[in-house]
Amino acid sequence: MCTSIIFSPADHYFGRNLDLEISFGQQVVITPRKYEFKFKNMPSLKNHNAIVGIAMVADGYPLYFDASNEKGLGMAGLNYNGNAHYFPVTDEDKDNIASFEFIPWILGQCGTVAEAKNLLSRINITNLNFKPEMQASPLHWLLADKTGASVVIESDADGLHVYDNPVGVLTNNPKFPLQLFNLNNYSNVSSAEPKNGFSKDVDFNLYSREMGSRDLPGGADSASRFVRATFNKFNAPVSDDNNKNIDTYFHILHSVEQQKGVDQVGPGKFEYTIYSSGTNLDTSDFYYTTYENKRINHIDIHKEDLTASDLITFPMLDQVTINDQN
Ligand SMILES: C[C@H](CCC(=O)NCCS(=O)(=O)O)[C@H]1CC[C@H]2[C@@H]3[C@H](O)C[C@@H]4C[C@H](O)CC[C@]4(C)[C@H]3C[C@H](O)[C@]12C
Repeated sequence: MCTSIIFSPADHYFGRNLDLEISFGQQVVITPRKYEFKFKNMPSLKNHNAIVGIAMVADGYPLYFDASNEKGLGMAGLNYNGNAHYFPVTDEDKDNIASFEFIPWILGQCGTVAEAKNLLSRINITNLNFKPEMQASPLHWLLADKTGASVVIESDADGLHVYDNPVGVLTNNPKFPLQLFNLNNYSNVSSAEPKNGFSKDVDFNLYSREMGSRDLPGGADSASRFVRATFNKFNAPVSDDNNKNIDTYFHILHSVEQQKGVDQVGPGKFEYTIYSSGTNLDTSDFYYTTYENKRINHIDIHKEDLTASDLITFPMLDQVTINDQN
């Protein structure tokens, strides 16, 4: 399972947890402005916004899982199994974009969610594979910008849906409107100690602190993570200090992370949180943690030549790090 959020305490932080049982050899990839993005059915982008995020590079092409651009727009693809429906290439007046081209197409050209909505109104997400041995993944996407706005994009059997996202969170199935509706079941959850609304004739013993959040769902299933990430995000402390805010951002994502061994997906196979990524959309600073390395790693894209034409890659630092104090 996966979770993506935008957290806006002062600056705006966007990214995701990537939860799966296998790795794809992903790395941090900066696509500079003059890398030529080729598309199966659209003219290539020869000069575009610089992009940073997590991708698998295949045949020299950055297959982004999640990314953001230098203008402060971020986008993440999350599994949407059984619901995602991609279409054949149409001759109509549409932009035919394969699902694996979607992130470069939007982030390469747009700076805001509002600008992206224009492109989205013309898009047909096609069912083409990157290559025969790499089938298209069934995804839906969270798109967010540095105003704090976000939308969810779902390509269903009945066409493309672009939903405004009032909570800035996305997980996996079911469809986004149902995830949002399900929040109605949790209006009683509170960061405060509960008041007795049950009956004045019953004495309640608040035997534990934290009784207000007792009804938060604790599972790793996507409906539970949606509620928990949303609650934790809206009740998180805010600061003027970027380091404190990025630390809080990772606390929110780590509150819905998956430990190895807990969620079995096949014989001897368990899903776990492989990495958590985050970009400060106001500065384009990129951060990540991995399952093994909980230290926050930082990449400053402005130290790189963003006018270049070759991809710039960084291996993910995934060794357990312990600070020896004596
Ligand atoms: C599996 C990843 C999503 C994580 C997630 O939502 N997990 C929940 C799993 S589940 O619901 O519980 O089954 C997705 C996110 C981005 C995907 C990758 C990107 O779309 C880029 C390419 C696209 C190619 O078509 C397939 C390989 C691939 C490299 C994809 C592999 C895989 O499907 C990724 C890595």
